Amino acid sequence: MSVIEIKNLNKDYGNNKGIFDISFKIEKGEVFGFLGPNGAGKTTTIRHLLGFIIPPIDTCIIEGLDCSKDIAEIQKKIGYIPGEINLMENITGMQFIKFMAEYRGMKDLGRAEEIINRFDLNPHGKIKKMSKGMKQKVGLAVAFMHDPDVLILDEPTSGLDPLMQNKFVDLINEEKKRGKTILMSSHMFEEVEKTCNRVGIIRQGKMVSIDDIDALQNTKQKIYIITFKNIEDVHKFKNEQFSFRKIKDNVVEVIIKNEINELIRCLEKYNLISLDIVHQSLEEIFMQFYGGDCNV
Ligand SMILES: Nc1ncnc2c1ncn2[C@@H]1O[C@H](COP(=O)(O)OP(=O)(O)OP(=O)(O)O)[C@@H](O)[C@H]1O
Repeated sequence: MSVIEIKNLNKDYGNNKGIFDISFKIEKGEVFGFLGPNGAGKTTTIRHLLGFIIPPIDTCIIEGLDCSKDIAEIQKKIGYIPGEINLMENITGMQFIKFMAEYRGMKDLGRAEEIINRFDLNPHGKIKKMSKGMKQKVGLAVAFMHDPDVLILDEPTSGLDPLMQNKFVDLINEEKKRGKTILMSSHMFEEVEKTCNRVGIIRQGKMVSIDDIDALQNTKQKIYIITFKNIEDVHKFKNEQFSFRKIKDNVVEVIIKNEINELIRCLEKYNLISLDIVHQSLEEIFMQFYGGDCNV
């Protein structure tokens, strides 16, 4: 049985807004990245899993619990970071952490302290005076403090600086090794690339793809930047059967998907100044996927 399962989930807000027929499963020990441009439907999907929006019976299941009925149990059990952290403003970070520990019936705050130290948080200030990043760290402590088997993280690194983002990547990879199951929405390609086994892409409320991260890596194209010695060669080379990304003066960018042999053989005929390679990032692959018209 999958740890998290969503079956044909819909939430229609009207005007083509909402989520439509969303289905995916996450297996034990898997880190599943949930990606999509702003307004695609990530948070709406996630909120159904936590029972903040009540799904129809039997459409959202976490560890055998039904997200339409077993809401209190799910909220206690799961480690959750909401997309917009809204903490009680008039208490300190530590008071909030203790409040959540009590709600979960926890006595030992060791794990919360570990997260606090790890992310260099001073939890003793009032939440209303904390920066976005500090509030996010309180959210991390609350999500991880009861050592949950399932974590649902809606943009967990939003507001964190690059050093803290790296610490977060390390934490997720440790939890993955310990067999935890994690659903994580993100706009950060690098953290997805470094942590996730699979990536689901949602666009305009519809799931457009679910792929292994390795498979996505393999679809990477390589761009070769060729600098020709003279412009006549460029004019001649333009007629060769390659895909060109850009041609400017004596510099030509060629897109190669598979073998480079054909390009090398062809280039023997020309006078070159240099040949450089640019590796496509996962981000570029996604932009290609989104059609380049979305702000991811
Ligand atoms: N309560 C609501 N009433 C009406 N429309 C809503 C409501 N909540 C969300 N929407 C709309 O549903 C769509 C999906 O929103 P959602 O917050 O799930 O997107 P998201 O993928 O999490 O975006 P982001 O990356 O910006 O956080 C958006 O068009 C949003 O405006």
